[in-house]
Amino acid sequence: MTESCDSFTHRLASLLPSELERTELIQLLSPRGHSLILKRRRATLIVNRVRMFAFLFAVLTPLWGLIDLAVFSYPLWMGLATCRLLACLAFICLLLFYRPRGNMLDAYRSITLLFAIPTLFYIASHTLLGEGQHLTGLSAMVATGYAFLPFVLMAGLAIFPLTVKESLILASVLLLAQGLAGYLNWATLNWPSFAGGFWLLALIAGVTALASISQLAFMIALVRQAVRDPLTGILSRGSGEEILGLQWSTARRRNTCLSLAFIDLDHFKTINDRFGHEAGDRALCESTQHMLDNLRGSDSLLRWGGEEFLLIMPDTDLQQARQALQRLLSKGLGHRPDGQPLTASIGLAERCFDGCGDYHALLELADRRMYMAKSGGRNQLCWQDEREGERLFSLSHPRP
Ligand SMILES: Nc1nc2c(ncn2[C@@H]2O[C@H](COP(=O)(O)OP(=O)(O)OP(=O)(O)O)[C@@H](O)[C@H]2O)c(=O)[nH]1
Repeated sequence: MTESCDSFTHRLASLLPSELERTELIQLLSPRGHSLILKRRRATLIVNRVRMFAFLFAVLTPLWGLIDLAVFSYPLWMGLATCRLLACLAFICLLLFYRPRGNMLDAYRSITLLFAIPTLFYIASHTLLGEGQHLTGLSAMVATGYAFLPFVLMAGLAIFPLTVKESLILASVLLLAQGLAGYLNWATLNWPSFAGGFWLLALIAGVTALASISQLAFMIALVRQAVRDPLTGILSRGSGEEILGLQWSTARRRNTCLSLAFIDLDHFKTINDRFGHEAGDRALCESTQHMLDNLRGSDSLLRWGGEEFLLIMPDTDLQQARQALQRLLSKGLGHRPDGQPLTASIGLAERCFDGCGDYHALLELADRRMYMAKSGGRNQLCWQDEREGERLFSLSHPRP
């Protein structure tokens, strides 16, 4: 019984996107656990896709007006052409004035605007087509084409990398609108039954959600590969700078503290020289794991290069940062292959206390203090003391 249950779970798991690690699967459900970098990349992609969609519609909407001209009589054609012109202008505005800013709220707003334009066009065109027009033959066929718009919108959702929750919300809005139109007897499409049309829309919603979620899975995997350091698995320098920039902007906007620690392992070269590069790699991984185990969830550890790490501590003043480092170091940084403890020289800087103008200045200051800690004898922490100026503290001491 347990065996068949296990094999069922295994088969079910094999259906999930294989490019994702197990811990990442949860990110497909809701945007809540997405990292800052993933949020930023996804927001940029969504706004760019919205603009691509807007471009396509800005071209197609007026072109279809030529078909209207050929099949509808004067007043109806003119009314529809006006609707098309207004929709086309709205799409052009969206294309020209909406730029990605790396913010998810902005991305949701752009999708809403993109869907609002055809929805308004749909309502206006149906009102015109329904106003006592008795259409027959070719004109009736073309008029039926107008009723396909909700299906096009639903299928269009497939071009966005969305979570299950987001897909459900967007598809539900479209399905509700279609249901309401049917309830008000407003459906103009000549389906064998309204329920048939609704069922098709629901089917398209299912396929679209699968496409959106698969896109998101690829995106999560690609972002992970792009931002992670392959040896230690923590953030690499390029993505780290992006994170630092984001944290800096948030701290400045909210006027909160932001502490940065530049951590450089001491005498690392001797590990490679005496025990080989592989032993050096293992020591780096062990040291990284020790630091990760003792960090707060809101802090970010990244590998700046070689045996240098950056620890970004948002919402943390100098005093709290020193306590956090003390806690981190009290558990040790791992061991050298000969059993001796690994030590580090650390430079600490804080946005408000040190009065830095931008994140480059904060980084430079932490880096300079790390060098002071090195030249002051290693295994030291250097920070700015209110009264005594830049101060060194030996990390072999129990409390800075
Ligand atoms: N095994 C291994 N070694 C690395 C890696 N990246 C950098 N290193 C080594 O880290 C050492 C850094 O040497 P140095 O810059 O002289 O620094 P150090 O020996 O730690 O001396 P101090 O920083 O002055 O205490 C070099 O030997 C690099 O080859 C890596 O990914 N794996």
